[in-house]
Amino acid sequence: MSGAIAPQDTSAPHAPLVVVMGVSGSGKTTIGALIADELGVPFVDGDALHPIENVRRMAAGTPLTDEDRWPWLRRVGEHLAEAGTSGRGLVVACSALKRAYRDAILAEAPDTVFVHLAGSVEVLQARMEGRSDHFMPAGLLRSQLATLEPLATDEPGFVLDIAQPVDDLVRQALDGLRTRA
Ligand SMILES: Nc1ncnc2c1ncn2[C@@H]1O[C@H](COP(=O)(O)OP(=O)(O)OP(=O)(O)O)[C@@H](O)[C@H]1O
Ligand SMILES: O=C(O)[C@H](O)[C@@H](O)[C@H](O)[C@H](O)CO
Repeated sequence: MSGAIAPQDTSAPHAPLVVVMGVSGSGKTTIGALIADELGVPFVDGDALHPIENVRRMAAGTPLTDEDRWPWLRRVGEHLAEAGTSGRGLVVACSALKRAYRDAILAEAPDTVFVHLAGSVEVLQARMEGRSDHFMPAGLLRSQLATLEPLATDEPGFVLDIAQPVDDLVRQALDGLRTRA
């Protein structure tokens, strides 16, 4: 026994900061809530952080602009930053369609990991049409896909195929997050 004392781990407790991203209908809310439950951290649906005017625009079939989204993205970033500082951790469902949006979130909360739920237009259309209790019209899917800049390999996170069952996606997400912890 060398008698040496192992250095004390003075790092902050690991607080996972996760954004489950993707176009409307990709499963952000469904998968995000289950990931949060498995991780034992709070979950926030990004839709709840939109100004009511944004929700009204989307419900009326009007795509959001960058200008519409910046105040909303700032609130997402603030929630993540606070969750990181407190050590509580957080999972947010947030479309984060453009790289500039994800960079703005990272500027507030640099340790954020993005889980991009990606799928074909056919699967997405079917998922949106299969919902009855949501304000987002399936007619906006085309504009969502036109705006989407897929998560790039130099961004923190990974991409999952939404054609898989929910349980498989949750397991893959947890595995992916563990390798980045
Ligand atoms: N892997 C899956 N397999 C089958 N159905 C799924 C899967 N993931 C989500 N769904 C279903 O697809 C629909 C869309 O999911 P959800 O509302 O979570 O997407 P979302 O990305 O949060 O959408 P929005 O951004 O419009 O709120 C829901 O009816 C949900 O139950
Ligand atoms: O950036 C956006 O255009 C919106 O956030 C959509 O992508 C969401 O899916 C919408 O909130 C419906 O849920």
